[in-house]
Amino acid sequence: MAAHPPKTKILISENKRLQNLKEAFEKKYGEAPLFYAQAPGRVNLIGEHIDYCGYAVLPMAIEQSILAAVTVNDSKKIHLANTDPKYKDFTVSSEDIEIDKDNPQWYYYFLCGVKGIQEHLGKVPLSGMKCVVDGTIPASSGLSSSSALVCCAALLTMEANHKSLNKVALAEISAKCERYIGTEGGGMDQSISFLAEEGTAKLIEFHPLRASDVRLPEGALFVISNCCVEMNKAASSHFNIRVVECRIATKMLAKARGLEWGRLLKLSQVQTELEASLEEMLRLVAEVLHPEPYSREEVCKALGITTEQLCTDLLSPNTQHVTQFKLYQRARHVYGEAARVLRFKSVCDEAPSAPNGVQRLGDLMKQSHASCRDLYECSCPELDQLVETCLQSGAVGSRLTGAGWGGCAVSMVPTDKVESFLKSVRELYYTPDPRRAELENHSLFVTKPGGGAAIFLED
Ligand SMILES: Nc1ncnc2c1ncn2[C@@H]1O[C@H](COP(=O)(O)OP(=O)(O)OP(=O)(O)O)[C@@H](O)[C@H]1O
Ligand SMILES: CC(=O)N[C@@H]1[C@@H](O)[C@@H](O)[C@@H](CO)O[C@@H]1O
Repeated sequence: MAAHPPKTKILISENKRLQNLKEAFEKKYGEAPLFYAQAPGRVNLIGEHIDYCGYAVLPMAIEQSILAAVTVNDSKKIHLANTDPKYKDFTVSSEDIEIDKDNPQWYYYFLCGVKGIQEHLGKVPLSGMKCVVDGTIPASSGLSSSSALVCCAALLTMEANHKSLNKVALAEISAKCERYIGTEGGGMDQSISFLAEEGTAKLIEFHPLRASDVRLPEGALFVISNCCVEMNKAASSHFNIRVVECRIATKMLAKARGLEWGRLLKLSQVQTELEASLEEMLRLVAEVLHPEPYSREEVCKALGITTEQLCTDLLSPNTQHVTQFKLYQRARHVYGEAARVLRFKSVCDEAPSAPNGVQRLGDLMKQSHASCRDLYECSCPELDQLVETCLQSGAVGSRLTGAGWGGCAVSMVPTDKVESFLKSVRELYYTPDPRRAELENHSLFVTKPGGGAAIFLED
């Protein structure tokens, strides 16, 4: 049976961040926290924009996290505050939780987690809670701050209501409920936030959800660098447009091969039904789809559906305006990237010091970035410039991580070159631009695989 998130007794006075949060909580509410919940962000090493197509991804948790202090009462009110003054206080009745997709404020992410647990428990009345949230994950930067907030809220709601669930169940509930904010993401971020273990990256597979250890090669470290362009997934339609393009490509490929296309939603399902390899799927994309963008009319004609059916069955509420769909490019990215994840995992499975291991992994990361940039078009000029700078500065591989359109790159750097790499990226990317220079402290750092979500009690 899958394990439950750990519940650990901790000496608050020996942990600066917990101590500060405890003080903030006492100042805000005039009482001491009952318990704390923490959920980490993640960096995805390879496998971008393929989780919602059903394919495995390869992330690791990072040290940065969302941490919340909590007390419980019988008021049925949920009071939320944040240590960062840009996130305003919010109070809501636990009997009346509504999430406004058109206005993705920070507290709606929190409430996604609460609502997910409430629905899982069968709409039972929830305890009242007072919470202060403290985050160290740069927001809208590809390191999964939103999912860490959702996972933290789900975990603390369970604890506040004296219930417990295993990590897999919590990850699945959190992945489902984050979609209340409007983004139709896969389950990578919530899965790694719960299933991470210190010292190892994870291969996350879906249907059913499972995680296996991936031993990273000796002799190299992973460095995160932020291009300092923010992109909020829920406040724009970029992300859902890609989800929709993949859904339409699924239908087109399935119909062309005589499958029951009406019930298929994910590109991986077409592969399963055809019992084909990923290489064969890439050939199928080239045979069936054309590189020119598809118009709505062409999609409707090929599938034999009306525009109304396209709008209600295939498009999401925030993609109703889209008129062109790049099906060939998106499907090629997905099948190609899915194959790269498997190759990355098998190189890691060889002896840690296998010949050229680091170089082969670096090449896969470079190919992944090129595919995200050229086929999936989820990069941006600053992120491309940063990836180039990282490669010039000694990285063996570098790629965007997370949703993209801004945010972070992850680079693989030989351990003995890390110092010179950091110096060079600082000089070439951050120092020349005053705004970037100001953000550099939290924007360029070495990272190691961290642990998953946990509850802390004061010892
Ligand atoms: N410390 C925090 N406190 C409160 N809310 C936060 C905090 N950090 C992030 N958020 C919420 O999460 C939102 C960012 O979510 P978004 O999906 O845009 O980015 P992300 O999850 O960091 O990126 P990605 O999914 O690409 O990894 C912020 O706008 C804010 O509402
Ligand atoms: C919460 C959410 O939507 N997360 C998605 C994640 O599921 C994945 O698709 C990633 C790109 O690889 O983009 C985001 O982080």
